[in-house]
Amino acid sequence: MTVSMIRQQLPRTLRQVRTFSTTPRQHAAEVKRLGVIGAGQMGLGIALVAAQRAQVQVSLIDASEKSLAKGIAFAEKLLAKDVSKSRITQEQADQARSLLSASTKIEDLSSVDFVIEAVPEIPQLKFDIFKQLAEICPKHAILATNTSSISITKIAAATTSDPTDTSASSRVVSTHFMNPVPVQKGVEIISGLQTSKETLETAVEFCKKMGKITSVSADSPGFLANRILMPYINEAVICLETGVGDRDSIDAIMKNGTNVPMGPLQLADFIGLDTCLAIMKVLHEETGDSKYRPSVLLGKMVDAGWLGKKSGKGFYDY
Ligand SMILES: NC(=O)c1ccc[n+]([C@@H]2O[C@H](COP(=O)([O-])OP(=O)(O)OC[C@H]3O[C@@H](n4cnc5c(N)ncnc54)[C@H](O)[C@@H]3O)[C@@H](O)[C@H]2O)c1
Repeated sequence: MTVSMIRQQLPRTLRQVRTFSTTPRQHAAEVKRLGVIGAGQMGLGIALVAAQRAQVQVSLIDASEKSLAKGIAFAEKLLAKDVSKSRITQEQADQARSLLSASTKIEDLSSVDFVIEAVPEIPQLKFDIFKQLAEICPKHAILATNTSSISITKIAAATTSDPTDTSASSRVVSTHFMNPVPVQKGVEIISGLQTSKETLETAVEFCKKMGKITSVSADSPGFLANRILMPYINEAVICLETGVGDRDSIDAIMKNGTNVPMGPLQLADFIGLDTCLAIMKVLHEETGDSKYRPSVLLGKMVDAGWLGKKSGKGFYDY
């Protein structure tokens, strides 16, 4: 996809406002080292697919030793499963594993060409990380976020205290992978107001190198995927809390009636109820539209620590 095609896909108002500042062009083929921050369900998947498909060195960073150990063990399990099903050879699995390294120090990203942040959906956490990345990473590095809903423009703005200096903010973009990353082909690429066309192009190319199919969208609350998906999930939770239907009926009618692999409540468990709630809050607060009000039950479940599959309990028990 060319930049002019990408620009044509942006809504008219955004095209008018955008300046598309420029940064030195770095082709995806020149991306040899990737940093991934957050070894949770998304970060681990991104790291593994990058090692397997794009065959780049991957430094996986997490604040928690435990998450890193769990993530690496899970990556090894997925590779072993691929070998046992003859999807890849043992040699390919060993090659991918050898490209993965783990660390708790963000400073270890000082020589990466591209970094993808996948820490929890907490705005201040992401702002702090991008401020650090602007200082730590090389001046050519693309700084990407996997955020589900937080404004890319705001994340980019956090890289500098001088808004006229776009040397780092022009390299910020979103590569919004879908869950589970090794399985889902789609990636939504979102640019903030500061994102340069070179950054956008490199992000699109790199995701293609990872074997993904890209969609381009504008920095608007929820972007495309979650603007459409989350109100659907939220409405299913409201149907449950107001007694329109029970859990199994809600999931069964959507699963069997719309030809999707799982119903909305099971999907919410799979995504993480904290993530779903965080996205609904962004949609609600940033649009001011009451149609995005998060379900009360969703908030209560997060209060109880019932976050879905990752915590062992959500709408279902795991
Ligand atoms: N879960 C989904 O289905 C999904 C889909 C698309 C995008 N996302 C987005 O991806 C991001 C990550 O989501 P997830 O589901 O993988 O979360 P997760 O909770 O599974 O993993 C987050 C990881 O980040 C680590 N972490 C926390 N603070 C950190 C810090 N300061 N430095 C380094 N690591 C830190 C945690 O230890 C954890 O391992 C979020 O922005 C989320 O909205 C999630």
